[in-house]
Amino acid sequence: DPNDHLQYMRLALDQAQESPPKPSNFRVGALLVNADTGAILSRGYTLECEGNTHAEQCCLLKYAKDHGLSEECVGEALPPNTVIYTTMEPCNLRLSGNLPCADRIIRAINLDGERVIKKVYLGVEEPEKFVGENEGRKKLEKHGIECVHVPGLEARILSVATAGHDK
Ligand SMILES: Nc1nc(=O)c(N)c(NC[C@H](O)[C@H](O)[C@H](O)COP(=O)(O)O)[nH]1
Ligand SMILES: [Zn+2]
Repeated sequence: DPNDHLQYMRLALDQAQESPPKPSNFRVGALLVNADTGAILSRGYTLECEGNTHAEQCCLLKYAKDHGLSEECVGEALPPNTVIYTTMEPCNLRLSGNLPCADRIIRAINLDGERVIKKVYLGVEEPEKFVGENEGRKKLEKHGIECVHVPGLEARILSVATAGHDK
């Protein structure tokens, strides 16, 4: 129910607070959740893992490592009804040129070839500061992954996301 979504989004915001401020990105937090059981499978925040990493990317990378897999193969170990909560909608283009998170979410498939991340819950849409309009949601929905906005934390999420930007 909506309160559960808000509770998970609050936990994702807690993750975002851990991210080191940087002028060239947003501080984002994310959770991977088993929607059938409610269990939190992984948490992550921007720049948590080595390199120029995104929150959603860190969630996938950490879970994959825990299961002896590369991030690309993470779907093999994820439950079939996995969802991701992210304070900001998954990127679809990155100024760094790194693989966008929308693609990382889409490519997560299990050994039966079934896509395992079924829904993306997002706290805010990406502000058009770095890459203009974010096409991530359209791309996700084109692949049958529903994107659901969880209202209520927008101001706090944006304040955390932009803390590394000169005012
Ligand atoms: N959903 C999301 N999760 C993140 O963890 C993060 N940092 C962004 N930020 C989106 C923004 O568009 C990119 O941060 C810039 O485009 C710079 O690209 P890099 O991050 O350097 O690859 N978006
Ligand atoms: Zn991203």
